[in-house]
Amino acid sequence: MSTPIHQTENMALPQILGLAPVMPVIVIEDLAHAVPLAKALVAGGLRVLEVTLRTPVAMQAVAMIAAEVPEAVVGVGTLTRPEQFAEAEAVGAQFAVSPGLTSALVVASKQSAMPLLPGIFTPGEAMQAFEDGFRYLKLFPAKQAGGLGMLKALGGPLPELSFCPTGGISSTDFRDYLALPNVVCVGGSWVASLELMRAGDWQAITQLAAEATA
Ligand SMILES: O=C(O)C(=O)C[C@H](O)[C@H](O)COP(=O)(O)O
Repeated sequence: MSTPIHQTENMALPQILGLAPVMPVIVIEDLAHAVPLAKALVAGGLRVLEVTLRTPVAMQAVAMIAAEVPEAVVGVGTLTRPEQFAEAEAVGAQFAVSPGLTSALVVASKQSAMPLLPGIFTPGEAMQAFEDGFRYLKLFPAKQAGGLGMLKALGGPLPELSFCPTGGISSTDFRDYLALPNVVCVGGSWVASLELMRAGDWQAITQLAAEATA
């Protein structure tokens, strides 16, 4: 992996998550989409981008966005293996998101300068993540975990925790999530749909991003 051309100082997770109400969950199938997509989202006001490590070009996409779209704060999603911390850092990722938390990821996260937003699904997992030192968690998949009701219920016994619910959230209900006191931002793929990327309709993506920030 090459050294990133664009290297910023590490931002803390609360600072990153506070930059925008919606974190686009991005699946890059064509590397040529990476930079125009990032520019379109940033133009609409969404600066914090999660590029999922679900496609072969994902790491390269992160590198290109980090190098060519300095306004973007780009992180990796779908981080499931400890060695991915170093790979992601090497290409300029500023944060990582995992669908769940394992003991190997806890160890790797503590050895990395790149902050991790770990996924949880149950109160027990949230308590374990708290014990492991995490205060900001991704409720995943948020809708299947109980959505708004689950977040309200978690807020009672676990007031120290803040969430970025992700999974099954859409343009019609994301504001309901953002209205909860323990929600810092929401993640979702609706602002970076594959259909719009395939069509090269960057303007429509900017419009969706702008609506999400309004
Ligand atoms: O790959 C990962 O680790 C993820 O982050 C999964 C995403 O959270 C969901 O794919 C969100 O997708 P939507 O429900 O379409 O908004």
